[in-house]
Amino acid sequence: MVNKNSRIVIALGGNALQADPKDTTAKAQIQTAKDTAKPIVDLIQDGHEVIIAHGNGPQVGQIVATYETATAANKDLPIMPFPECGAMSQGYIGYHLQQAIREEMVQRELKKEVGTVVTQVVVDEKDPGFQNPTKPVGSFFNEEEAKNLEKEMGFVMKEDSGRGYRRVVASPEPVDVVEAPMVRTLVDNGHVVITVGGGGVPVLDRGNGVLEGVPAVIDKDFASEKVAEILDADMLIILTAVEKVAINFGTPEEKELSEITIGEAKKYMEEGHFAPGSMLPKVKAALKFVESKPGRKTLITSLEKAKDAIEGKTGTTIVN
Ligand SMILES: Nc1ncnc2c1ncn2[C@@H]1O[C@H](COP(=O)(O)OP(=O)(O)O)[C@@H](O)[C@H]1O
Ligand SMILES: NC(=O)OP(=O)(O)O
Repeated sequence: MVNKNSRIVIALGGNALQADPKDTTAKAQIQTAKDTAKPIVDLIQDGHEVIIAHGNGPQVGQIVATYETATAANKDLPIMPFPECGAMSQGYIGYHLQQAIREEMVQRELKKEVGTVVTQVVVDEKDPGFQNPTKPVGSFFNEEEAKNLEKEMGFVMKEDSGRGYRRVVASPEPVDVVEAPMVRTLVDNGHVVITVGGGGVPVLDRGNGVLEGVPAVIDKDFASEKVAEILDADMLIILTAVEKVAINFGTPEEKELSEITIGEAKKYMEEGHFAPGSMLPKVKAALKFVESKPGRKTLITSLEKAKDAIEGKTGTTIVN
């Protein structure tokens, strides 16, 4: 399934990193990071170069909500802007992952270093994503709670793949990864790097070295794809909450997909089988990566099944 000594970008879903949405304690999240570290370190042990990207939808939403509650209760507290909240989510999720991966590597006597690069990703001010919020962040709410939040907080709330209502924010596409040259140097020197956490902090390039953070959340599937292209990776692995991508998802006609070609993926996409804000960006990112150079492939599967999928036993592979 995975060719020998490959360069692999692994994208971890923000929801997948909060395995139990009802238990968002740091303790539970560290345990999920530890479970996540195992299949990642399997790949490192097998001689692959691994770059880790991750989502932050639930986490950044929770950080923002915490500040909003605090500032509502105490008007003297400053509002914490979205880009800073995104950077905080990169920091703490990166900390969990690097601790978990390091522990797993030490126990297997792998002599490697792992670290997080707080990453900025350039976006275009004219990106249509700024006009139409689509990216779900934060916790899940029922319909009534969602209506109250729309009224009281001015949030835009949307239903998310049959799991409940979530706040949605703007999600522009990544144009460039500011710290990519440094990530490349670290990877070329054998280090394990965690980058573009939460899709990276979205920034506008004002010229002359000036970068300005903007309130949005970049889709980590697109940011991971961008990093995979820049670093000339062989494979993009997207780990989420489902073992396989399906058509007719959530209906009695649901059918899981194993290996699909670019043509099949495009056809299913046009037929509307992949939900915007959840599976659609994964399939779009998979297609973009596979189309960017012959031989590249993308695997979409769950954290739990990652090992089996990497061995070719399950998951959905998109090939050229
Ligand atoms: N066609 C589909 N096949 C499989 N899952 C789908 C499909 N459409 C929507 N989904 C939903 O998308 C979810 C993955 O998206 P999301 O939770 O946003 O991912 P992430 O792990 O990146 O946070 C799945 O858990 C599933 O509920
Ligand atoms: N930033 C981002 O794509 O997060 P999720 O993976 O949580 O959706």
